Amino acid sequence: MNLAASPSAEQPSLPPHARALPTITARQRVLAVGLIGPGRVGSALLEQLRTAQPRLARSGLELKLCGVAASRRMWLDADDPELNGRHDSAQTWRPSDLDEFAAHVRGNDGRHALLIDCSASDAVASRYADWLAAGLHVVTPNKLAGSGPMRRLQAIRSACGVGTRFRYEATVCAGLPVVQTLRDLLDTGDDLLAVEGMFSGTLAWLCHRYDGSRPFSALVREAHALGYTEPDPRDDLSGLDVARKLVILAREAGWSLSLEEVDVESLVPPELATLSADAVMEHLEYLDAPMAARLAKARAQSGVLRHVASLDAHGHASVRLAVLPAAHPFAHTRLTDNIVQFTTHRYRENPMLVQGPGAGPEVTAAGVFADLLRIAEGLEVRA
Ligand SMILES: NC(=O)C1=CN([C@@H]2O[C@H](COP(=O)(O)OP(=O)(O)OC[C@H]3O[C@@H](n4cnc5c(N)ncnc54)[C@H](O)[C@@H]3O)[C@@H](O)[C@H]2O)C=CC1
Ligand SMILES: N[C@@H](CC=O)C(=O)O
Repeated sequence: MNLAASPSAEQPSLPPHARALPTITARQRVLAVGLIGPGRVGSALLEQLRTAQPRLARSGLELKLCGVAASRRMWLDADDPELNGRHDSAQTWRPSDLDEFAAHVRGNDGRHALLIDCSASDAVASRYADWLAAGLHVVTPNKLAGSGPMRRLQAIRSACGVGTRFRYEATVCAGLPVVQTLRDLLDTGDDLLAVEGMFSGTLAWLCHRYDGSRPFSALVREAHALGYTEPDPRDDLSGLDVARKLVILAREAGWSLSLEEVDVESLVPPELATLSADAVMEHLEYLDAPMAARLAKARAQSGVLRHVASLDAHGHASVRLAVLPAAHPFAHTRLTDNIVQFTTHRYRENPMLVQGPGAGPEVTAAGVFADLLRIAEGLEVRA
């Protein structure tokens, strides 16, 4: 199935001009793609791939979307093509089975194949090593492999030895070039000394918008609707999401940090912590009184609230809501802006900064897409 006519549960069908078939060149590289998790980021990515497909084909890369797997059902391009064609890509869904899905995307003709995991599922992350060993590249914004059990991450890294690649730029600050920047520093012989900054798009946006005129809970609901929060916003408010990003960066630098070692200040009140994921959005009001008190305290000090985190080579890692002076550089960030400040041997007097929007479906999907393109760049043409 050509991506220009690919299905998505959330996407309307495209106008005819957007579905024109690309010109296939003699030196075309073909990459079979399967997407897992067609949620906010996954749907934005499907749209970006679909839009880019004719342009990529002209430059020698044909992307073939072979399937989409959600938590309970999946679509494979082998399913009932006649029905799909007749209904303008209306898809036939079947119960989700990730083994069958991966085998289908991989095919048995020796083609290049890549799986994109846009879920937040630990069960999906647990499959990466097997998929990589079986010849599938893996790209993901899901932080659970990079920040989860070290043994699992090592298995993933080892499985890449067979020529497949695992890329995860969007796991840290969405579409900002953070992991690749750190990789480039290290690969060119620099030494990381410390990283600090603001790593949560959601908390950056909340701190920027929260002035007491609206309840904090209303802003959290808005951040969720805008696609900034994790599927469960407690992952943002508890500091866990930022702790995961610190662990990913630490491990990129070769430091053996685990989540349990990160000193995290949680903003989740006990009443909210014990609720089921489904009930959380209905009870966000528990946040309002404690956050109003935090804002009042910051104002009494003529400061601003900012969600900050840091990591150093001695294994000290922390995440907290701080009161910063209004003149502090982090106080001037806007909306979902993240800041990542790398202090390295070369950049020790004047640290390197990466700054910009750090959450949202569009920017995150673009980060995942860029990873896919990095992998595609290295593929040889196969007959
Ligand atoms: N939203 C953002 O700004 C950013 C998100 N991310 C990461 O991107 C991932 C996706 O985030 P969102 O799209 O916002 O979440 P979402 O909740 O909108 O989408 C997740 C999708 O995964 C599906 N899913 C869950 N378990 C599955 C399973 N076992 N098999 C197949 N599909 C499954 C869900 O049904 C849903 O469609 C998460 O890992 C998140 O941490 C990373 C950077 C930024
Ligand atoms: N929920 C996260 C999304 C990106 O990782 C955030 O707000 O930073």
